[in-house]
Amino acid sequence: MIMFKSTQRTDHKKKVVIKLGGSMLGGLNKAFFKELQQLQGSCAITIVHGGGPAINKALAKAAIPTTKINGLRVTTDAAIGIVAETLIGQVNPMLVGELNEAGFMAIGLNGQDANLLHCHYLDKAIYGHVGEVDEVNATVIEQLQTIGIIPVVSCIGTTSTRQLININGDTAASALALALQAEELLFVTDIEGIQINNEVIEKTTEQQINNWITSGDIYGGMIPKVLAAVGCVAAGVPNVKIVGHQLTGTTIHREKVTLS
Ligand SMILES: Nc1ncnc2c1ncn2[C@@H]1O[C@H](COP(=O)(O)OP(=O)(O)O)[C@@H](O)[C@H]1O
Ligand SMILES: CC(=O)N[C@@H](CCC(=O)OP(=O)(O)O)C(=O)O
Repeated sequence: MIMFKSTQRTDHKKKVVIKLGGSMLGGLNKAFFKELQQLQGSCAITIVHGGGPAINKALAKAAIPTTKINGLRVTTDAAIGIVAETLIGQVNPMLVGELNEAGFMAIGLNGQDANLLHCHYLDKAIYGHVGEVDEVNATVIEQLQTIGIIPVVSCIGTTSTRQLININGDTAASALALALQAEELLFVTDIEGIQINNEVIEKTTEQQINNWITSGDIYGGMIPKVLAAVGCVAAGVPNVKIVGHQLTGTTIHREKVTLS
């Protein structure tokens, strides 16, 4: 049976970018989709996803060793093809399929589509094929949203010589949030926000975050996340949070706040 879905116009809707970390993608459930559905009522949603665990698995299967520096994967000549195949060919269609099954109209994109995420090399000698976003085609995202579609973007970019390039998912999400002038950016991960001494921190600031990175209380994959969050807050995104499946967690503030 063919089903037609009516389109919802998104003009004047609050713009929200949601980054789904690879660490939480295996745990998408009804409660999460319900939260998303509620958000979609009043917001134009853009989803950006990572896929670190799936990439780890694919590289291990191909016997390609992998290392990270400050949470960023050093992406060798041998690794970039597998990274791109995993994100574009496996993780993205799986997520898009789940969203559509849950009743959304989701379309998968990567950074090469319509030059969505144009990048330069971060530092090829150190990181290999890792990109830093320098231009975003926000128009294509906005056009899709006007007809009720949720764009689902995998964090693969393109360079001026049409090379595919690995972008950290958190970095890609913040680039999109800035280009879209989003009102809200949510980093959804497998843990309910920043935790220090086993306690979830409700609100924090750049200065506090830097101290926690120095002390080692924030480490690994949380580092690019907090740096991306802090960068977006500084650039004027009004509401930036690191959250778990229930979309609650830590809010990042620009000014000094009373810590919870
Ligand atoms: N202070 C911290 N609070 C919470 N998580 C932290 C902290 N420091 C490091 N982490 C780690 O960061 C992980 C989230 O980063 P990552 O696995 O890269 O997530 P994602 O796939 O969502 O991007 C958490 O599961 C946790 O192991
Ligand atoms: C450069 C870089 O580190 N790219 C990431 C892209 C995937 C990602 O960010 O996945 P998560 O959201 O699960 O962390 C990587 O290769 O793992």
